[in-house]
Amino acid sequence: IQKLKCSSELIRCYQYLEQTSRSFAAVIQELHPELKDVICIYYLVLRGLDTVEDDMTLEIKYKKEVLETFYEKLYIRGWSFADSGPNEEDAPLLIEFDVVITEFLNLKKEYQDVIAKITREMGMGMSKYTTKKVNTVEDWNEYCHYVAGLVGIGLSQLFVASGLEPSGIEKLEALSNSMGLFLQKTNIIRDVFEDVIDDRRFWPIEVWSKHVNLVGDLINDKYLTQGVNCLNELCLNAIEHIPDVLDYLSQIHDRTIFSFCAIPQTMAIATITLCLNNPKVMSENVKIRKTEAIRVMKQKIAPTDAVFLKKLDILEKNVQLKTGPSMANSKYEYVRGFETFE
Ligand SMILES: CC(C)(C)CN1C(=O)[C@@H](CC(=O)N[C@@H](CC(=O)O)C(=O)O)O[C@H](c2cccc3ccccc23)c2cc(Cl)ccc21
Repeated sequence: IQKLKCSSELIRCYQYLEQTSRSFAAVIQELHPELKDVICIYYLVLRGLDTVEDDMTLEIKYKKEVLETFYEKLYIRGWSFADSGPNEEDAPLLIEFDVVITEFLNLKKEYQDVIAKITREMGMGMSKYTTKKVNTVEDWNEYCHYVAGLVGIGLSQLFVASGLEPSGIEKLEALSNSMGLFLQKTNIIRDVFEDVIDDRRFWPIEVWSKHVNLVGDLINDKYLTQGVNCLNELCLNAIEHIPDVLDYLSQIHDRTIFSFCAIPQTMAIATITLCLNNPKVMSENVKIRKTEAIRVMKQKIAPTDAVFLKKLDILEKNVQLKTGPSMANSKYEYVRGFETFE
């Protein structure tokens, strides 16, 4: 059996991964052994940065400094951050961030360089938008580039660095960026009700101010028609990224990387389909079912090339199996299922 090099810190990292997003944690754990730990650490670093960005209790000047220098902390053994507000969901991750740093410094230097570079650029962008509003659609694209597009650009570089994907993929920065923009725009559109209640502003002002006078009117049922018209305008903007998403996915060779990339995109396609022209979005947080998501991908997108459709068939079986009663068997089935991939 391959000697399991699993330090206590690495086990702790996977525990945090499970806590932060259970379903996505399962997808990360199915990744090829060469990438699994790299992406786990990458995800936790980004989660740490996101926790600082989301924290409205931090004094602005201090918050900007933490965001802009976060990438340097990756090289300071023992560093952690205990200034998060009490309600910050992932504050414990930052309190134990020294564990993430220990494992980050165990990664190959090439992986460390990619993660540190993305973290630096993302921190700069988040700092900029701490004191700048999302006014135009261009601002919306720039903000989403910083918080999600960069994640995709980093992932493509990590896939190539692992040797599992040919070196073409990291040259497709625009496609990698679109992968992130589609996920982030879909989340922002779906979460509008919660965000307006929490006094968070992610819908571009230039767009909603064509439909209502005050952002609060978006979730006021008196202006439901205007709200839904604004919703549709943003949904169509997000949907414009789907051809790039399909183009990127069609160029992935490794079956575990395909699954890692395709599952969140499939959920997002089902989510945007559910949001389009749906008044419920203006009064609650609408949610999709996983298997429904993959059916949507197969039917609505109906990709021409048979290989892609076959990939989706295997994906559908695996997602169904994963939600089956006993994880153990479905896990085995999951691996077997991919044997027929070639
Ligand atoms: C903001 C975001 C979209 C980048 C967050 N993001 C994702 O949304 C996760 C999915 C996720 O976390 N889903 C949650 C639900 C949710 O939180 O909405 C779940 O529980 O299923 O996927 C993305 C992600 C996965 C695969 C390829 C990507 C390419 C470009 C950009 C992001 C890509 C992600 C990959 C990494 Cl490494 C880090 C973060 C993310």
